[in-house]
Amino acid sequence: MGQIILASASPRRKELLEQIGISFEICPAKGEERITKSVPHEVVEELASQKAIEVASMVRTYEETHQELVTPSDLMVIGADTIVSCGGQILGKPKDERDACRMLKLLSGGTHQVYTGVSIVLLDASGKAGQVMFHEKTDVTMRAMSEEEIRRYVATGEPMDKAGAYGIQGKCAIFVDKIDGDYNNVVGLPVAAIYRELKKLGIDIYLW
Ligand SMILES: Cc1cn([C@H]2C[C@H](O)[C@@H](COP(=O)(O)OP(=O)(O)OP(=O)(O)O)O2)c(=O)[nH]c1=O
Repeated sequence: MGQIILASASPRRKELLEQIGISFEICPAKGEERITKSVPHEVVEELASQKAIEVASMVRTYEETHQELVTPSDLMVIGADTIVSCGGQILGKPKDERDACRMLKLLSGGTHQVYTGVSIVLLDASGKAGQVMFHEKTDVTMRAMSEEEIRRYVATGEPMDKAGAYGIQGKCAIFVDKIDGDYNNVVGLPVAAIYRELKKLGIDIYLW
């Protein structure tokens, strides 16, 4: 495989890709995300796809306009998006602390679904393009949280950059009763599913 690019500013996604030992660069997508879908798994695939396509075309444009510096290479761009779905509501990142409290109240004492969509754009040096999209779903059951617990948790700041206003990998772990599915999917990148899908395409991205 040529160059692998993670189209993400998420430190969690970077850590998970590093954890599995592949070599990659980071180039976050900057564009405004546009949601046209309403079903959770379609929303995450759509947003992941927008991120991967934006970065893939940015890199190609750069290569084309700097031909004296870089030769076009085989390229794989990975984009991802995570949302929480609870009782028919889709929860992204909270707008503010009040919104975070609202989300956590909704999640308290019940089971919700975490969806991460992944889009992988493949471009070869001759300009041929392809794309795969898939998603992974994990059920997460939260213990009942009191208003005081929610208030104190939100005050830590941890929820503010996370879908559903919590980080399973952080302090919120004390409120998680059980999960059914891939833990890494909740953290933001289902690396096992990525491996599975690339294997289907006959692509080996591992260095070890
Ligand atoms: C539910 C949950 C989400 N999250 C995070 C994963 C994602 O980073 C974030 C959801 O926001 P996203 O919009 O999916 O991603 P992002 O803005 O952080 O990064 P980028 O678009 O550049 O790739 O929530 C956790 O870290 N822990 C959790 O338990």
